[in-house]
Amino acid sequence: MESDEEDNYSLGTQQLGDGTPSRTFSLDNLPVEFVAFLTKNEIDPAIYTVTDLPRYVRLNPDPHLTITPEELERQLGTKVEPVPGLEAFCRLDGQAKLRNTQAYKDGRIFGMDLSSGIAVYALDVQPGEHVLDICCAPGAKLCMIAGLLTNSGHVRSDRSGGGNQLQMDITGTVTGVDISPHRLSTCRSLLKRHRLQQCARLFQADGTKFSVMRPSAIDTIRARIMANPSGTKKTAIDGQSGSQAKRALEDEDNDNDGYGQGESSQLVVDGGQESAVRQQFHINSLESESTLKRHRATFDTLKGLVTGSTGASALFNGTDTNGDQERVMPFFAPKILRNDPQLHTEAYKYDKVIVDAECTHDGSIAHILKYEAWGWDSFHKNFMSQDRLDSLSDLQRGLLMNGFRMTKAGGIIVYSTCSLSRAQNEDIVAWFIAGMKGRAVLEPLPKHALGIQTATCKRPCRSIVATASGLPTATDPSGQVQWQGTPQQEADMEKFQDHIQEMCLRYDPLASKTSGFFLARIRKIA
Ligand SMILES: C[S@@+](CC[C@H](N)C(=O)[O-])C[C@H]1O[C@@H](n2cnc3c(N)ncnc32)[C@H](O)[C@@H]1O
Repeated sequence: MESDEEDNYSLGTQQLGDGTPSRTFSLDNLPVEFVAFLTKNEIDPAIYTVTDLPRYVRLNPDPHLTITPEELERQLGTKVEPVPGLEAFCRLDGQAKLRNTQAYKDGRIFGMDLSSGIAVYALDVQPGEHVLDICCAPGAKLCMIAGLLTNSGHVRSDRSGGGNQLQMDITGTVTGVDISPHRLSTCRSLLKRHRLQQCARLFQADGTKFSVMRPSAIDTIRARIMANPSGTKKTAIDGQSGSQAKRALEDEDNDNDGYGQGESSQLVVDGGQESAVRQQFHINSLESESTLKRHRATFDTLKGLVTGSTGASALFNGTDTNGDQERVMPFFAPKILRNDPQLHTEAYKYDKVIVDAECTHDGSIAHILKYEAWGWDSFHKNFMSQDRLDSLSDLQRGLLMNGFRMTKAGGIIVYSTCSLSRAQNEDIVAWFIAGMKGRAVLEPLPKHALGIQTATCKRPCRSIVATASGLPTATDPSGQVQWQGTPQQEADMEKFQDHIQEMCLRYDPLASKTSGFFLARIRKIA
């Protein structure tokens, strides 16, 4: 089976069957345990029988890498329809093969399901914003975010200059976090393949605890270099010279740490000025004492540029933190982001956060086909036991809570999964909104996705909402939490459940002609 960018990792290089599988199953082939899982989670097994599921591609927004639907249709030899209202996406025949087309090889198209694209649109990413992507790998959404972040939609290759220079057109950044190094490697390759690496950094970390704020030095460095590209005069920014900012970016000539392979070492800031800044940051564990000292000095300079002083102590979530706290080494970062001082203050929380949580993947036919082809053992091991499902819900709650913590007041958090199980979706969101008591509210999606038919939502579990709201609950003899409120509380609960149902979105293969997907868009109030 040919896989999309977002399925790349999970399907690996192995082919399913002879490479032209049916994309659906006979329900008779599903193991009874899996059918029981679907029944318990109110997932309709009929979603796996869909026969006319299209596939989708996202068109590259880079003005140098555009392609018309007509040309793509010619290359694919199959019908290509732009999705109304979401024209960056085109719908293709489910069996269309992307990999051999020139458009795919040139990076003009990305294989990505429409539902995943809608999750990114729900963030409403604007140039200049700083986005955190928790559970980012293998990186389909991260690459789309990186593309949306820059003025031109892309950090683009300057073909007209004849060379291989990258024009740095960055006005915002995306920070990706994932626990899996293998998956992060795929993510790094995708970023590089699509030349999006200049505005993205990746961390290998537990998303429930990750606490590196958005890059704090980039705006200052950029403003300083723009104000005084030759680096000779004092600038009006804070009386320090532009060359200090440039020096803060200068380092030894060799970039041999593996971070920057394939990158041009010469970056042009803001199109063609004489400010070719050699951004030669690098750190690795084998560095000499003197290199480490130099990094320390660089770090202090950058911190000074941003805070106006060194060693500033700052407030984070009401706690006094030490401005000198340890920096976390990125798994990957371009040179301009690599030595960011990682200031730990409220001011550097993220504008937007997506939590595309680990889940049972039951909405994704590609994933379920994988189990069908490779055996259901791993599905049983990972997802069938109640303990495992409970710990998955704990993980999802932890990821969402941390995403909230890392978002600035007024910012947006998108919570999504590719499961259709209520326990991993509406229950998590209802628990979160009830527990936040007004500090977070659900928001409708921006207009982008209005044309796509959604699937029916399931009502959240009442006892979960009651528990999060602090309402009295009791345990029945089987150990299940039960809740029975006063008539007024019952009425309020009904209203709350309706609200969750109305605001959370589900896509499924039958209703939406997309992969199964859940998403909620949350606004942080305070
Ligand atoms: C649904 S996939 C994410 C897909 C990705 N957002 C994309 O668009 O390509 C879930 C990811 O969560 C990661 N993950 C699982 N537990 C995690 C944790 N505690 N912290 C961070 N990432 C985690 C997995 O490694 C996996 O890559």
